[in-house]
Amino acid sequence: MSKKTKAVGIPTIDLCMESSELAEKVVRACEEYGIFKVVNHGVPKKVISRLEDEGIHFFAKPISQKQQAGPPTPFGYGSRNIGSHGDMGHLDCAVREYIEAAREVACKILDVVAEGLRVPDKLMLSRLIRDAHSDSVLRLNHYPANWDPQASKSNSSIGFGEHSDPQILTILRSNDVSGLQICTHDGLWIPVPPDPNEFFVMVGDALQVFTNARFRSVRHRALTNTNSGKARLSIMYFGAPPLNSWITPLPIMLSHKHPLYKPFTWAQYKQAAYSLRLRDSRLDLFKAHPQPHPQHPITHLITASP
Ligand SMILES: O=C(O)CCC(=O)C(=O)O
Ligand SMILES: [Fe+2]
Repeated sequence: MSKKTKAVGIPTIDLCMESSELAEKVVRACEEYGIFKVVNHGVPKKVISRLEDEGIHFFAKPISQKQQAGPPTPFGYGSRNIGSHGDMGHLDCAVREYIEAAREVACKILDVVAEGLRVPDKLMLSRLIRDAHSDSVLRLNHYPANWDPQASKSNSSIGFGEHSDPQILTILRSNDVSGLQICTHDGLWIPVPPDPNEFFVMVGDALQVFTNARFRSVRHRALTNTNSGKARLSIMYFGAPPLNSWITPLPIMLSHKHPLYKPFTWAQYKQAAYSLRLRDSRLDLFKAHPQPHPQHPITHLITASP
């Protein structure tokens, strides 16, 4: 059964439930919220805790050392290359097993989505992120304990600004420190209570396009960590297709509808994303029928005539 997490309303979905019920629940959660929590995901606790421990160890290093771990753009040193110094062997191993586990969760969800949407080729979506050239990424974010917004230059309580994830699907996990918020369809920001043992699944922009906007990517942000004496560590697996893949509404989503988006490649989308600000809605650039600017009503012209 899918039950609502009381304080928030975000659905919790048991991945072990019977497949047609699961498909229905997942599709509904993707339509209504663009985010849900999965339980019974089958990922061993050890896989999660090993990467978490390595992440904590990494972020505790001096900045100069962390900066050596990866290019500062576009992802900064929290990205794929983390830990290229010191205990690289360990970290590589922890990263690899975590990525495999998160990819399996993402693929399972995408197969369930395909079933729920009656896509004839059930593996079509998961194949994109299983592809050897998949552009998927793992990111670890670290929010220091007892952050004082006033002491920081920005004086902002927003740690990671409002955005939707551009990829197909995000598998997010954090330790037990809160901070993540999502924006509902009514524009309300609500906190997502952390659950270190489970994963949150978020619909990304590419899945919005594949479903011709039947699913909408969830807008979310993370607050700075002002109230906790413990650092917040979040781990995101972003499931993405290969760079040359076409992102376009699936034929099954077009039986009674026009395509809302022009076809584009994942490489083109990424390029557009980097040219805009984080919060901008990049999908607007790829809309099939841009809305014309509102015109003045013609009656004004008529009343003005002699
Ligand atoms: O750190 C978090 O909880 C969210 C981060 C996020 O949204 C992202 O990295 O895309
Ligand atoms: Fe995000």
